[in-house]
Amino acid sequence: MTPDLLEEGARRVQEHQALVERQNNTASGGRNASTGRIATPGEVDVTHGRILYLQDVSVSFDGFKAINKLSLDIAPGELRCIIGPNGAGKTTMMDIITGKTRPDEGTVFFGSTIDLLRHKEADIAQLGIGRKFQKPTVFEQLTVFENLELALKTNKGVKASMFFRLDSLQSDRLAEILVTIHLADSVNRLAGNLSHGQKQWLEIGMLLMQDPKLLLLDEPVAGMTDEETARTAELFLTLKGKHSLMVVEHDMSFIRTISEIVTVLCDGSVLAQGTLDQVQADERVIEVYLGR
Ligand SMILES: Nc1ncnc2c1ncn2[C@@H]1O[C@H](COP(=O)(O)OP(=O)(O)OP(=O)(O)O)[C@@H](O)[C@H]1O
Repeated sequence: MTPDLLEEGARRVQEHQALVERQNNTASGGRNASTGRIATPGEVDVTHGRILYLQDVSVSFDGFKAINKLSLDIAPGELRCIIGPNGAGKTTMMDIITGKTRPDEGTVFFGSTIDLLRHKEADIAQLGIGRKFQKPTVFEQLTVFENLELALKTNKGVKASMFFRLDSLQSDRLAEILVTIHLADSVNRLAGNLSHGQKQWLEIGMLLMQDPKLLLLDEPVAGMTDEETARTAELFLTLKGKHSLMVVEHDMSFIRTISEIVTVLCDGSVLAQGTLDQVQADERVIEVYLGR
């Protein structure tokens, strides 16, 4: 696909996004639009109104309980922020959801039918859970376009990858994602020449190419400039509704911009949950942040 075509695609996508935004501003908000629908095979069943469900999950490392009877659930399309002091268990929780760490006990479901504890890490990514680690891991020698294209080739065999060509749906999708991640003007730039924030957006774009239902994002604005942080907030607000997001962050002003419900983890379980104002006024939360 040529840059001209991409620009044309990007323009169409901008018009489409404006339309979707207008539709989402209706009384129902469109946020839980998938709730109540019957899932078809291959789709995540969210008819019970939950895309992620953890109950009484525990894991110990050498006798130390990093996660302790953790129960938490997330609605489809929700943007959930997770905060907590160092060592609270935030990364370990994400490791459990993505199959990197197996809990000693508890239940972890994706939708109401997929038992994540029965799946391997690679299968879980295929099922539609994308994870972004703190450090950007883009291919610096490739262009923005090539990085996004490559995201579609992953898990294809060598021969299939060599002959891989984007079809028109995938091209439209790539153009749409370029606009979403604020990189429509940088299609042909080498990823290595992007700023730190742009690399983070590109990596999020690579995850989006696989159309994940749930995105887990670990400290996405660490090291970003204020402007990049503000644009990342915009990006997450755009993704909310179309995807479910779990964002672990220490930057409270960023959390204030994007959050609805905030979950506070401490000592491997949920200490408090509510709006940012509610949890910040909670004595137990003040104690774990200031009292240590
Ligand atoms: N593989 C492991 N072996 C031993 N201990 C571990 C292991 N992984 C995590 N821990 C311990 O479990 C606890 C929770 O760690 P975790 O990294 O999940 O916390 P966190 O909330 O992500 O912290 P931070 O905000 O600093 O990233 C910590 O005390 C950590 O040292």
